Amino acid sequence: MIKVENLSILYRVNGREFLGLKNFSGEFMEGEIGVIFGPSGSGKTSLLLSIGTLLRPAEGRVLYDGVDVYSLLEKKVRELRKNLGISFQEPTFVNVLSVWENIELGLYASGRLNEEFKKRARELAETLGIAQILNKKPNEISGGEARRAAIVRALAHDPRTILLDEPTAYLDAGSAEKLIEILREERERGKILILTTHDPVLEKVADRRFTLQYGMPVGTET
Ligand SMILES: Nc1ncnc2c1ncn2[C@@H]1O[C@H](COP(=O)(O)OP(=O)(O)OP(=O)(O)O)[C@@H](O)[C@H]1O
Repeated sequence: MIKVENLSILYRVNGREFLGLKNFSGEFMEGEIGVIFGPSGSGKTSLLLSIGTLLRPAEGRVLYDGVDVYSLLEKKVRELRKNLGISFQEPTFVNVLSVWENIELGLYASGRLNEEFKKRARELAETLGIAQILNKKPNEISGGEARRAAIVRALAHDPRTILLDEPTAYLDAGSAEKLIEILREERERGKILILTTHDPVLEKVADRRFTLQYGMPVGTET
């Protein structure tokens, strides 16, 4: 279980402070899809980064099975990250490698670069309709293909926790449906899934809904 307690995030730019998120609390359980809704700039990405061990909050805690990730030693955090799958709004790839090699790099980082997980990655790529672009370089694919490749990379090592930032943005309706099928399967397999979105299509898969408005939580519904 992931528990977020009174999380506030501040950004400091040229000596000025900007509020990314104010006082968010919520719980995310195994076998559930938690969806964080909210308009642009409301703090969804900030919250997801912080849950993903990548952005230290100004206040509050992120607890994985009761352990505050921001109190852990770097070595322990690296271990924990092997069981996290994250895809960002603007995916980044190593441009000199092919899309497939980028996916393999993700498997390598989690210690799972073997036939079993490569097969899983290939199947995910086929389901999401990007099998034919895997040998291309990241700068030779479309924005929607890049999104789907980033999602394959996030899921390939079969992580326990899956964090996807705006996963359906720029996807056509067919690809979004395929993705939803995958998310449902992962839920069945007991994963903790946390998505951010403003896409109403994800309403139907949400077991828990959180709504942010200008950095503030305005509603939680299970
Ligand atoms: N690196 C940064 N430096 C300063 N302020 C930032 C930074 N990143 C985000 N912010 C601010 O924090 C607030 C929340 O941003 P965040 O990206 O978390 O929102 P979001 O809900 O994910 O938006 P979107 O849907 O447009 O991606 C915004 O006011 C934004 O301007």
